[in-house]
Amino acid sequence: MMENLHLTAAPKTSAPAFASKMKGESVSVFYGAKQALFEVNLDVYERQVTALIGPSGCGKSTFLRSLNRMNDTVEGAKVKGLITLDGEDIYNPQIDVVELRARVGMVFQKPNPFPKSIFENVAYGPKIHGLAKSKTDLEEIVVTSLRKAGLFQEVKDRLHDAGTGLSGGQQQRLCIARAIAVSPEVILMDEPCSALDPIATATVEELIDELKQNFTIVIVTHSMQQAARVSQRTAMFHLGKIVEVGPTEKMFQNPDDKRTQDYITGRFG
Ligand SMILES: Nc1ncnc2c1ncn2[C@@H]1O[C@H](COP(=O)(O)OP(=O)(O)OP(=O)(O)O)[C@@H](O)[C@H]1O
Repeated sequence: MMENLHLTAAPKTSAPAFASKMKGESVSVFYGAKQALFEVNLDVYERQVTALIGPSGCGKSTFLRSLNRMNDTVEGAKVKGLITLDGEDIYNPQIDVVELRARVGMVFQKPNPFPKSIFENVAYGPKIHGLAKSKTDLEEIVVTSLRKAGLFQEVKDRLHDAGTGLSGGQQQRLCIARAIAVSPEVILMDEPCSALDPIATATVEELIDELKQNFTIVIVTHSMQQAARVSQRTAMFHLGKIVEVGPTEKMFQNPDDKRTQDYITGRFG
């Protein structure tokens, strides 16, 4: 009997190569009467960098912002469809949005440190989320986060100086340290290097590459070189839809869709 059972068991299916950390299914976003996204599907794989590319106004930032409900803060914005984090619907009314945004952090285009000290910028999140039990704990979180953001060596002697006094590239790494400090699982980056010079950009790109060991990253970028350098998977948006998604190498060397081909070779956008 046992033998029969064994023989009739379903054939083994190979496990997926990567686990989905976040998943968007049929995601549509409206700003009032205007529809910005049309039934978008995207899997965001754990501990990978996913790049969102496509011409201006195609909905990349809109999709990114729907992954941690930042669109909730936009008057008249409405999200339809399903977005999950570890299989859980993030638009479920039971979800605590503050906690969600700690799990799915965000780094913006323009570095936006608070008008406070470097230390306070990083300590703020852990303080409001009650992550530190003591002053020593808090100091450790701040130092570790600054180290992970590749900034500690540069600022260790001036932790109590204003964050806004740093260079643009340092400010962006401070914002990354601030995002890391609350131990997020996913970090969303909306054109994080567009305000930075090439040297600061290279530093932040190296950092993104390192961060993927511990975090899942989704990045919106207009730079094809950047998408090719930092991401493992790329999704091409066009007029509110994803027209192609796949391994970055394939997307750049041998895309299936003509619109991807045209966009990456600079023929439109
Ligand atoms: N707050 C808003 N209110 C109304 N319409 C908006 C708002 N934000 C974005 N849109 C519209 O939604 C569409 C998608 O915009 P989105 O910013 O997501 O595109 P994008 O691909 O990120 O563009 P870009 O590369 O220029 O940043 C555009 O038509 C834009 O005008």
